[in-house]
Amino acid sequence: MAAHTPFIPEILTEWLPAQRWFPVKGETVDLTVVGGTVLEDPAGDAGFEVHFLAVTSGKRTDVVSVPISYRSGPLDDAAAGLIGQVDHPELGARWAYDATHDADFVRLWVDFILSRRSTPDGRLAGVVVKAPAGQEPGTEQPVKVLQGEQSNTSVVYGSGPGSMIVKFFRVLAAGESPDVQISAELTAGGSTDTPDTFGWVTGTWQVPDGEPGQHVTGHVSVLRDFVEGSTDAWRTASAAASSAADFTAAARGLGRAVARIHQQLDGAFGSRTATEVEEKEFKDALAQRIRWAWEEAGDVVGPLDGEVERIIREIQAVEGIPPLQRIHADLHLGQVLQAPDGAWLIIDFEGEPLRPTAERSVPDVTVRDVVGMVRSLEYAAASRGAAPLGSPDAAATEQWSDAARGAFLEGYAEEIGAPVDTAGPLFRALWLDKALYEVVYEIRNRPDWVEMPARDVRRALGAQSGADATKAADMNTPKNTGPDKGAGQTNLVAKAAKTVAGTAKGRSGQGHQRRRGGRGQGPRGGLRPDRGAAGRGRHRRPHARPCRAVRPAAGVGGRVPPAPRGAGRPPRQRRRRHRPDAAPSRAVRRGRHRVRPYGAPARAQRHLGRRPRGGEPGPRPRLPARGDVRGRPDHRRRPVPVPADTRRDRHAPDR
Ligand SMILES: Nc1ncnc2c1ncn2[C@@H]1O[C@H](COP(=O)(O)OP(=O)(O)O)[C@@H](O)[C@H]1O
Ligand SMILES: O=P(O)(O)O[C@H]1O[C@H](CO)[C@@H](O[C@H]2O[C@H](CO)[C@@H](O)[C@H](O)[C@H]2O)[C@H](O)[C@H]1O
Repeated sequence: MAAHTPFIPEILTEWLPAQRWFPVKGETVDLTVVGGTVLEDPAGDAGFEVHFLAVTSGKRTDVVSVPISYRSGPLDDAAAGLIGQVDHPELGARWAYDATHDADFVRLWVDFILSRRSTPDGRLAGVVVKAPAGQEPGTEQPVKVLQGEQSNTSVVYGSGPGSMIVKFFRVLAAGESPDVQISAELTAGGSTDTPDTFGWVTGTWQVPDGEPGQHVTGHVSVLRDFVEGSTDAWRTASAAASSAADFTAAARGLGRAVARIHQQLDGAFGSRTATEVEEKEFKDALAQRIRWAWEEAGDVVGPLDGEVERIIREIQAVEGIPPLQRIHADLHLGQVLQAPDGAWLIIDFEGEPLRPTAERSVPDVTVRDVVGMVRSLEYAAASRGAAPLGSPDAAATEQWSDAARGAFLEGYAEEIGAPVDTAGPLFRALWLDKALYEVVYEIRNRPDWVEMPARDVRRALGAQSGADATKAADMNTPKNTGPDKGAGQTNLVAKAAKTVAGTAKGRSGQGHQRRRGGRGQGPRGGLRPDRGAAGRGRHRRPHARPCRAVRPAAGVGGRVPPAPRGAGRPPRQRRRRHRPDAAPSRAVRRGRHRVRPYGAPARAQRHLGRRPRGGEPGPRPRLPARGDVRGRPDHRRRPVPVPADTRRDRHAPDR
C-alpha cells in the first residue's frame, strides 16, 4: 500500500470517531490494522484500498472496514466523504476519501462482486447468488450514498430499473452475517417478500490480539436489488394514522407478508421444538428482561408493579412454547419497504443487533416478530399526537390502532392458517417486553416520544387491573371502539393515569423509589412527536445494557441484554459537540511517516475525552445510565438505547 503521511491508521484518528457507525465504547480507542488489500483502479487514476482496523476500547474490540480512495485532487460531489489530505512521497498531495463516496470505487466493487473476483492475496472475494438482469459489468452508473442514522453505509448504484444497492458493512463479524445469510436464502428460494440479494464480498482479517497468522473471514458487503420509488412503511403508516386514513387493507397485506417470510424462513432453515432447557432459558430471559426494563421505565409508566409481576408469573407458568425457527428478530415498520406497486418488502435481517453474530442466528418464536409489528402499528397510531384523554382525537387514535393491529393479525393468521393467540401469556409477555423496551429506548433517544409507548403500557396494564372486569379485556385484542366501549376504555386509561399521579409521590414511602432520580418525573402529557423527525425514518438505535445483577444469561430467543459494549459511552450528540474541540492525536500531530505492511500492525490511539471549550472546565455532560453504542453488526444494539441525535433519513442521498 502507498506510503502516505500520515499513514493508516493515523489518518483515521480524527475521522473515524466522527462516523455514525463507529463503535466507540469508551473515551480511549486503540486502532490497529488487522487487514487490508489494494484494488487496482482500471483507469489508473485513483488508489483504492480496503482497510480492516481493530478498534479497542476497554476490554472490547471491534473490527471496522474502511475503504479509502486516494485522489490527486478534490473529487466532484464527494465532499461528504473526504477524510483528509495526505502526502505521498512520490505523488505529492493526495485527497483521501471514504471510498463509498467515490463512484469509480463503487463501480469497481459492484463489478468485483458480479464477476466473482478475488484479490490476488485472497483477502477479498466476490460471490454471486443471483445475477441481476441486464447488468453489464463496467457500465458507468451514478452512485448515491444513503444518508441517515444507518449502522452501515448503503450506496445506490444506478438509477431506474436495474439499479442496485450495495451495503458496506462497517463493523465486521467473523462468520456469516445473518443479514446476508437470510436474504440470500430467501432469494435463492424465490421470495418476493424481500428485495433480491445478488451477491456479496467476504473479507479475511487477522484476529485482533490473536496468534500471528490467525485469520477469520466474514461478510464485508452485500449487493441487492434497489427498490426504486419505495417508501418506508413507518412513513406510510404514520402518515395514514395522522390523517385517520383507513390502513386496514395495507395492514392485512403486511400481516400476510410477515407470515410468508416466516414460512420461507421455516422452509429455508427449518424449525424445531424447544428442549426443556431452551424453554426454561427462554422464559427466564424474558422475565428478567421485563424486570430489568421495568426498573428502567417504571417511573415513567407508573406504579403498576403488581401487573408486571403477574405477567411475569404467567409466562413462567407456561408449559410448551411454540416451535423455534429463524425469525427477523428486529421487526418494525422501519424494516419494511413498500414498493410502488404496494407490495411490502421486509429488509435488514441482521437480527438482534447487540448480540454477537453467532447468537443472532439462534432460533426464536415467530410471535416475537408479530409483536414487533403490532407495537410498531400502535406506535404509528400514537405518532399522530397524544390527545387529551377522553377526547374524540384520543378515541380516533385508539380506533386507528385497533383497526390496523386487528387487520395485521388477521392477514398474518390467514396466511399461516391459524389465529394468533393474543390473549395468551406468551403474547402478553412479549408485548410488554417490547413496549417497555421502547419506553427505555425513548427515554434515552427521543424523550419527546416517551409518552407514546408509556401510554400504551399504562393502557394495557391498566386494562388488566381495571376494576370493571367486563372492560378489562385482553390487552392486545382489538377493542370495539364504538362510543360505549371507547368510553369504557378511556375510563380505564384515566384510572391508570390517576393511579400514576396519585402514587408517584408515595413511591419512596413504599420503598419503590427508582434509582435514577432524574427520570422519575412521571409521564408527560400532550406530547406530540416531532413530525419532521417522525417522517425522516429510522432513529439511531444504540442500546444500553442492564446492570450485571439483572442481566440474564444468553439463551434461545432470549433477546437478553448483551454483554457490556461501552457502558457509559456518552450520548453521540454530546460526543459530537465536543469533538470539534478535540486536539489531533499525538500521532497525527507529530506527522510521522509510518508505513506498516500488513502483518506488522500499526497502532494509533485516539483519546475521545471531552475537552472543555476555551480551556474552561465545563460541566461534564450527564451520561446515560447505561449507554451503549449501536453500530450494527455487533454494535448498535439491544436492548437498550442510548441517546441519539436526529432521526434518520434513509432515503436522502447526500449527493
Ligand atoms: N433494497 C432496497 N431498496 C430500496 N431501499 C433500500 C433497500 N435496502 C435498503 N434500503 C434503504 O436503505 C436503508 C438502510 O438499509 P438497511 O439494510 O436497514 O441498512 P442498515 O443496516 O445500515 O440499517 C433502509 O432503511 C432503506 O431506506
Ligand atoms: O434501529 P432499529 O431498527 O434497531 O430499531 C430501534 O429504533 C427504532 C426507531 O426507529 C425503534 O422503534 C420504535 O420506534 C418506531 C418508530 O420510529 C416504531 O415503529 C417501533 O415500533 C418502535 O419500537 C426500535 O424499538 C429500536 O430498537
